[in-house]
Amino acid sequence: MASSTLICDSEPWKELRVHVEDIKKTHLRDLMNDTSRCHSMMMEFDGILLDYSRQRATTGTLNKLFNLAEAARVKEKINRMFNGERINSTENRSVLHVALRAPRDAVINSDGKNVVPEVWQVLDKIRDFSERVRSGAWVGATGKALKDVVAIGIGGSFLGPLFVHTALQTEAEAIECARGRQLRFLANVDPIDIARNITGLNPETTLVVVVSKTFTTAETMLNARTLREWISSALGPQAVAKHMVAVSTNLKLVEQFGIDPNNAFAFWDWVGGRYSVCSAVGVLPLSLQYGFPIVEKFLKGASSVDQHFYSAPFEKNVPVLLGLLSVWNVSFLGYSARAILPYSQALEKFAPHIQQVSMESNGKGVSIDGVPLPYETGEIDFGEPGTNGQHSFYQLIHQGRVIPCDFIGVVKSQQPVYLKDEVVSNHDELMSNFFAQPDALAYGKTPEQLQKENVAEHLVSHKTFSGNRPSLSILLPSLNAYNIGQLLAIYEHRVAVQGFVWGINSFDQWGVELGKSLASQVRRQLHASRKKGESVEGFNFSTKTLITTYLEASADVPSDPSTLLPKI
Ligand SMILES: O=P(O)(O)OC[C@H]1O[C@](O)(CO)[C@@H](O)[C@@H]1O
Repeated sequence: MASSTLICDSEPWKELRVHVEDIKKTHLRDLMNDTSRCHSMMMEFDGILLDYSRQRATTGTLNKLFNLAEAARVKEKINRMFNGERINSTENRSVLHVALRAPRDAVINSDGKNVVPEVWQVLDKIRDFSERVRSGAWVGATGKALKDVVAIGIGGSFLGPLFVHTALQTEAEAIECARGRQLRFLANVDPIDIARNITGLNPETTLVVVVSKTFTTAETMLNARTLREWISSALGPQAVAKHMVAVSTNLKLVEQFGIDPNNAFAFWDWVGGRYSVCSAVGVLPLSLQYGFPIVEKFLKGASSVDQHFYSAPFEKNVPVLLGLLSVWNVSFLGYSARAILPYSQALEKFAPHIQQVSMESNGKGVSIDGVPLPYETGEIDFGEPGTNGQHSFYQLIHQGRVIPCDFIGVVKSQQPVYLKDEVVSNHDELMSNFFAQPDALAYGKTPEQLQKENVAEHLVSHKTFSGNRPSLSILLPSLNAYNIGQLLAIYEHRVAVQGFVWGINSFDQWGVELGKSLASQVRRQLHASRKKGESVEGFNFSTKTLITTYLEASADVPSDPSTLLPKI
């Protein structure tokens, strides 16, 4: 075990703890009255406007947070990441998702070797393959063009690509490029997800992309075997070569599965699963659906933020500011959750993606050196698009617990609607809420205001809003592939900054392993009980009772069934 120096022992951390008492004496209502403070808490980068004036922070707080970043050696850690050092020390890997979207002529080294040429080799292969599929030059086993794609993958091999696909689906240029094509995602091992995904699809015109970094993930591999069966039972086993391709770092297992290695798209162990959307994991399915040029714009948006993150001073660095403010909210103000609230239905899958990026990265209990932490890391991320969320969980955010909110708005709607006799356009209606909610949270409503409005005395406390609830606003110029890439990279780097300050390894995920291995024990038991009638052994009373009840109640499942695929 290496050094046990923790950031909470540093002077800047202690100063921030003391500073909390100063902030407690202020109310956002008053802080918002200070125009020069608000002015200094807004910045613009590459068309994106960031307003963090509704954070419970002053310029003094920011300075103290910059001192904290210095004590945590955040700049040095960013440099080590971009330099390809093995900062994911528990897996002995570098963390180079920035190389996935670097321009062709960039130089980014891992172990002394520039990785950018191999990144572009795979991108070129994707461009070529996706163009052949889209043009009908690559056809299925019966000679028909492959117009539908099912991408099988879970976690990082699913959530990011789904977010980008959902965001592009209603964008004008993307719609044109995707005409006549469908992209679906099969993630859950629940056979219902299989049924939903193959419904209405014809194996003859479907291409299956198996996406798995390890090519061992239980859910993905069972789903892959199931769709292999779906294809071969309809078209014969030889059809698999034409209808299944793979994305993985483990090309040996891809071949063993029966997919032609020529139809495998590689990535590298220096790409973490949840940071892999810019690798073939996302680029292949998205290029099949929208064409490579659109996906290239997405990569360029992410790359623009990468360069900003690497080079901008911390005072003007969007991911750094966001990361430090999140640390302030979690570690000093004690707010353990964060709501991600995009005012765009196209971003409906953004919160679920960031949930994995953030919670799998920063939900840790020990420092990068293995020292148990006396403070909590990570936060509980959740969210829904506005205005839907307003009619669901905002009650709690306004009058219950304090949950810092990220409001994400878009200037130009992907799908504008105007009605002649309406007061505002439909997008203006949406955006009215985007602008109003942060002020409702910040200012609240006092009993005095309610009394002036002649609110009945017995309702005053119910209708009072304490306010002083922090949020930040991000305004994007539009929501095209480029902006989507920017947004992704901002959040990825923000999470890294938080982890760098907390002194943890944000790039491993040992916490997912225990459940997986216990599931293997249960799987063995289910097999033994169903096939050989063995009784349930080796579990505690509760689990044994649950499994036994399940087995008894489903005893009609044949012990040696013939293949059964969903009929829907
Ligand atoms: O791409 P793979 O190897 O199938 O892994 C899928 C996901 O499983 C995890 O390892 C754990 O949930 C994620 O980190 C990863 O994104």
